[in-house]
Amino acid sequence: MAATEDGGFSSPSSTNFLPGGNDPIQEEMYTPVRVLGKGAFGEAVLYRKTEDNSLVVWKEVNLTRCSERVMYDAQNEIEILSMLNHANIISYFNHFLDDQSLFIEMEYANGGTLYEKIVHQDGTLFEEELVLWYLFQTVSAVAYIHQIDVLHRDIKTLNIFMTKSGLIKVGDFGISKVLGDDKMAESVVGTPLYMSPELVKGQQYNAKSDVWAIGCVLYELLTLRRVFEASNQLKVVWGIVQKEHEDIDERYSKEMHSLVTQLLAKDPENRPSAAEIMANPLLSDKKKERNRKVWELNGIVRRAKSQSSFQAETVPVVTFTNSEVFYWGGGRLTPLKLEAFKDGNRALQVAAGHSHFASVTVEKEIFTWANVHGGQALVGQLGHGDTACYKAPKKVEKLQGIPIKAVGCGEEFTACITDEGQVYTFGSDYYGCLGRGEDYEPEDDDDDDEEEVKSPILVSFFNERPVNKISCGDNHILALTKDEQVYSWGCGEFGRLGLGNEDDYKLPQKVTFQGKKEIKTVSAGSEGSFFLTTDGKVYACGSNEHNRLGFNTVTAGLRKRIVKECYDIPYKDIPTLVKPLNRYNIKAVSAGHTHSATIDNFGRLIMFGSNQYGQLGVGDCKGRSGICEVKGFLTGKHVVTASCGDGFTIIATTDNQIFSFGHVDSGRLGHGDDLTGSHKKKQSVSTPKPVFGSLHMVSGLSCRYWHTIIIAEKVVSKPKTLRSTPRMDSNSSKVSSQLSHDSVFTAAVGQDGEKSAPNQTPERSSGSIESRPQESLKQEPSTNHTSGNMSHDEGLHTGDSGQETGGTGSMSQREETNGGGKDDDENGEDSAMPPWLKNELEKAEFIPMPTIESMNNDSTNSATPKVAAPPQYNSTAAKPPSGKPELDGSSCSDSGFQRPHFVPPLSFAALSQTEDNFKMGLAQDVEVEALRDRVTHLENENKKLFTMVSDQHVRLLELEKRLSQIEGTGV
Ligand SMILES: Nc1ncnc2c1ncn2[C@@H]1O[C@H](COP(=O)(O)OP(=O)(O)OP(=O)(O)O)[C@@H](O)[C@H]1O
Repeated sequence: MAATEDGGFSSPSSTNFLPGGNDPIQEEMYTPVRVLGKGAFGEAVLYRKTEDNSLVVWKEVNLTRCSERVMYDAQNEIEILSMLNHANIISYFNHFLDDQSLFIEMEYANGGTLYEKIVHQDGTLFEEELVLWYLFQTVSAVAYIHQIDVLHRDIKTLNIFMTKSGLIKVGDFGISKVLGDDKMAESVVGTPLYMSPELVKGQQYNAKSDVWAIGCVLYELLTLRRVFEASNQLKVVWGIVQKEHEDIDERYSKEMHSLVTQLLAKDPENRPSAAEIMANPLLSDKKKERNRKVWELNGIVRRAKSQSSFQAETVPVVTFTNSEVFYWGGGRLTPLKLEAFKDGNRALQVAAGHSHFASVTVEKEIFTWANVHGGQALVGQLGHGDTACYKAPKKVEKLQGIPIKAVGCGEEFTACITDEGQVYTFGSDYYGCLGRGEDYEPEDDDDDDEEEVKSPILVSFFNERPVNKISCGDNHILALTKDEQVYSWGCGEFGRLGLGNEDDYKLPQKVTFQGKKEIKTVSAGSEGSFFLTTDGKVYACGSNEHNRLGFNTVTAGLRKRIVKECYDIPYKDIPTLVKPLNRYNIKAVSAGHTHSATIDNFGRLIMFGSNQYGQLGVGDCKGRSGICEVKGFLTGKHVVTASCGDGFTIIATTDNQIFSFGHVDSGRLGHGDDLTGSHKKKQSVSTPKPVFGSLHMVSGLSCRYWHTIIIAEKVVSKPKTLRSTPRMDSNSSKVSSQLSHDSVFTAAVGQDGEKSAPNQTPERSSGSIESRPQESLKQEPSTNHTSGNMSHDEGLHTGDSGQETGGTGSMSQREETNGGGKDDDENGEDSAMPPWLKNELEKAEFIPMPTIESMNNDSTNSATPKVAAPPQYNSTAAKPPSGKPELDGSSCSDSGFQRPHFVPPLSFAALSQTEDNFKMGLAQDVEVEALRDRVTHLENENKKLFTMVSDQHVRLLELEKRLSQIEGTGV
């Protein structure tokens, strides 16, 4: 990781180049999500890659006490997996070595196993078509491996994984074996229930044994029970060798009956090969169609795999974070923690509507709930099939099984996109925001009336145009498709749809731009829309009242009187360049009710629009005619995300602070201030003020109306850098010899007895990007670093924190964790947690933060916030903008697929200084105020002088004119 000014891991992934033209080194940031289960090797743990929020599985093989057999299986699994490339086989991504463990990174199948699917049927038989769909994919995978002389040898419904979209993924190649010359493998392996007759008899077997297992799987799919299930193993074995299987249900076709009989033939010679099964009309008739479906559904994985097959040595950095969701506003004066979002329900993205919230979890499920006031009625925006007011997050069951990527909330509707780019909407269709068109016929008449749709419906318009990003305004929606086209629909008042008129549209309409524009992000606000291009330019349309779109230009007149002139632009109905922002390279934009926020590539916050409540954060509530950069408190800080609500703004910085400013009313700012008393306190906060008393990395933020919802992550321990990655042999595409038995041990122990392996890897000197030696990768990032003259492009590659390398700081993370690791493993108290993770968590420095109890009473009392002292303000002051790396992936508001920026927490010592720093911050604030007054005074003086000079100039000109007249007449 290279050092960044903000002291944080500003870019989760980076690529650096070794001197001498060697292969690049790529850093990947990971966060553990949950333990999936324990197998023969060790535990399988689900991780989130912070770069793209994708989920991967790491199968851990503990090398310290593993048997030869386990070592062999692990190595075998890697070798087999790394040579396979098939849509219906779990993809291998990478593998890493730690001192104690080998980690195999592979594709995560998010839909459970085929076994679970069968159990879930609860006795209801599958339709034949669905059975064939599963069979087609399974046989296709097996035919592929047989073609390259690989046997699976452990095919069972528990090893056939599924994605939520119904794709089959054959996994667990632990006991697969590449066949030798004789194409026969001898060892008896596998689960008895799926063992072929020749296997249980101890005879040699070949690929036909896998076919038998497929027969068992097919039988299970058709009957929902195992073929020769019995009360003891002996009976199972007897059944396999002697018994004929019981007949399947009559509802299935005779071809299906026949296929089952063929696959379960006792004599392997009589069984068809996998290729022959594929040729059976049951499977071959719809082959093209089914292959196409597999190809489409596998699109996401294909991309993930192709990205990771980049020939780079990957250094994985695991950060242990604790993710929590808080919301406030709408009468709740301080942040309330939502307990629902833990483990597999960990929130990935959040969105706020006028009276409801939505969240997408790491498992790609969507939860919605309401926060209504004064008998306000719901209209189906929660998608639960009714208009009940669910106050706690509830999963949208109708979308169960559909992988949701992101969600947005409008005033009274919700829209979400799936991994495949489909769009679902629900709630009020008053303005046509559900995108279903005029001719839409509801499937269930009872469920939805004309304008209220209570369960998600598919916006079929996008079936052929997969959507990448979506943003909901109060009453309109913007969508950016994967092929970079922009569509808008819903309320068209003030031209907010960018279609050149003010009409409402019930179907998505294509938004056109003059000239070629590469749109990166769309952001819909109350009455306007923003479109952000890849080169940092901002286009907008809709109402510009209060200058909320930033169109107004202010010029210092060159004419007679040198005064400022403001050109007020009321609205635009086609996307129009926001010229005043031209001098910035804008990376994120958020449209609020009466104002807007943008963030540039240096993390500067640039605001415009109404400043009635100080929501521009510039230190007063005076109106501003143009755009303004928020300095003062934010000077030197790097803003990563911002969101604008009704009269207020929430921002987060790379040093893990969350600030709010603007209208105090109803808890909008989350400070605990109360405006409901008879003697109202100050109504506004015009400079950024911290919301939390502890430090949080904000990976999700959304404000609408008077609500705010955030995902706050705390880094609970030092990042753990795994020492090395065995390299892939680029010619053979097999793992290098490091993975022979001996070499695994050598790599893990012998070569590196002193456990300081990073010292031994080549030093990276990648020009101005990276100037510190490799060993610091293992240290705890703690202080700020500035890097030299980092260019714009270089900035994209950085991702490092500064390092403290002195004293104990030079001790590796692994050395520290090794200390107590063994005991953890043995006591078995929490077998679901790998020892190193448990150890990390035990040693973790938790940063105190307000608990739910301390917040619960706040909405009724005029309570002061029960939060700790605000965090430090000045210790992490960054370099001036010119040297900063580009801020990438930041996003304002609910369009946000923000890329998290991990910054390690400050130590307790640092926290204890925060009060002093806070006071210092306040003193500086006073100074800043005084300086500001002085500047204003000087500006006024200057203006007067200018006026005098210009008057004199005019008089001089007049005198000259008169003189020349006099000279001309000779008087
Ligand atoms: N790629 C994957 N995607 C989703 N879940 C997985 C994946 N790999 C493993 N799992 C789940 O993780 C758990 C442990 O898996 P693992 O393969 O380590 O053991 P197992 O298959 O249960 O046992 P064994 O490997 O000894 O046969 C299982 O519940 C399995 O369903």
